[in-house]
Amino acid sequence: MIPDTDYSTTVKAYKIWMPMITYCFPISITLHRIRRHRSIMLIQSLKVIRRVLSRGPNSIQLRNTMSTVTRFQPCTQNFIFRQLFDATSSTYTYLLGDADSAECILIDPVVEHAKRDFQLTKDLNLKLVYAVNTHMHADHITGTGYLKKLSGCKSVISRQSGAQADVLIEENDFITFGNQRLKVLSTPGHTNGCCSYYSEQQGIAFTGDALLIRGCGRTDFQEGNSETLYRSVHDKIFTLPDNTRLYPAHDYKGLMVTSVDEEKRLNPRLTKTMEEFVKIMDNLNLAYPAQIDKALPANKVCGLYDIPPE
Ligand SMILES: N[C@@H](CCC(=O)N[C@@H](CSS)C(=O)NCC(=O)O)C(=O)O
Repeated sequence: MIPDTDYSTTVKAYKIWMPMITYCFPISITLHRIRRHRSIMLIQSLKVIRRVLSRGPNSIQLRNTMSTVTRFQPCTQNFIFRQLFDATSSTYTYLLGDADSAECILIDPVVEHAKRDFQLTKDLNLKLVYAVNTHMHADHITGTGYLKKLSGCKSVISRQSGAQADVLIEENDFITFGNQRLKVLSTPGHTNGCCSYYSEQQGIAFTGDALLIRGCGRTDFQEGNSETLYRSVHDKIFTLPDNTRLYPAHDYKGLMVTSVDEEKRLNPRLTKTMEEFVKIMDNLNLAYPAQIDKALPANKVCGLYDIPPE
């Protein structure tokens, strides 16, 4: 005989427990997960704070500036490079060589240091093939003529400079020595014939007086034109890769090298609009270079002028 079971208590229990199981249990699991997630987040935040504090007071600033640090493109092993200086006119001369062929060139040599520079080429077992000018300088006599006599090298300057030389170069020409080559970029404005020289292979450019470190060449004589200079720098130099090393013809504060990125961000003249730049250049009020009267006639013949007798 089947016992007469009372199901009413079972139904009651079912009515009470089912909603608890269906709704409350998942809610409690979710709450538990949220609490766990919160504690993980808290632990991670504490770890970050501890890391920042352990680096000292400048750590947050250091982290923020990391993205703007320029990494220069490294030079190849067969590239020889020396930066030389004339303290009288604050002029930089550059020796660039090719280790494979032993050929080298000098950029913007100064007559008083022609012997020093020639001796350096010999010390490094290099053969000087070209003495190159970025433009017709007004503040010193080029060493080009003297070096030509000492070494038999060829003198080089742009055709637009109006100076005489063995090789007259123009925009997009290449100056080649061994396995190295420099592309000629016409960058007028300081003078009509100003050129910059760019080695894509080495990530390096020589800007003459077009672009100086945090400055630029003056535009108040020798066919100077501020608008032309502004366009030259923006169109020809600031369009090179940001990590290109830039070497100027002068520095008056002891700085030696800069980069496209640095000058695009920090040059106090060339970060301005063209109108502002023109105003700045109109108000430089610089004294005329001390040697201008003897430098210009001498440089018109690339320094083949008054050369000391051997
Ligand atoms: N005091 C120097 C000449 C300084 C000078 O005028 N430098 C020129 C480049 S050489 S022509 C220049 O462009 N300077 C720009 C600047 O902002 O300083 C001397 O007597 O030689």
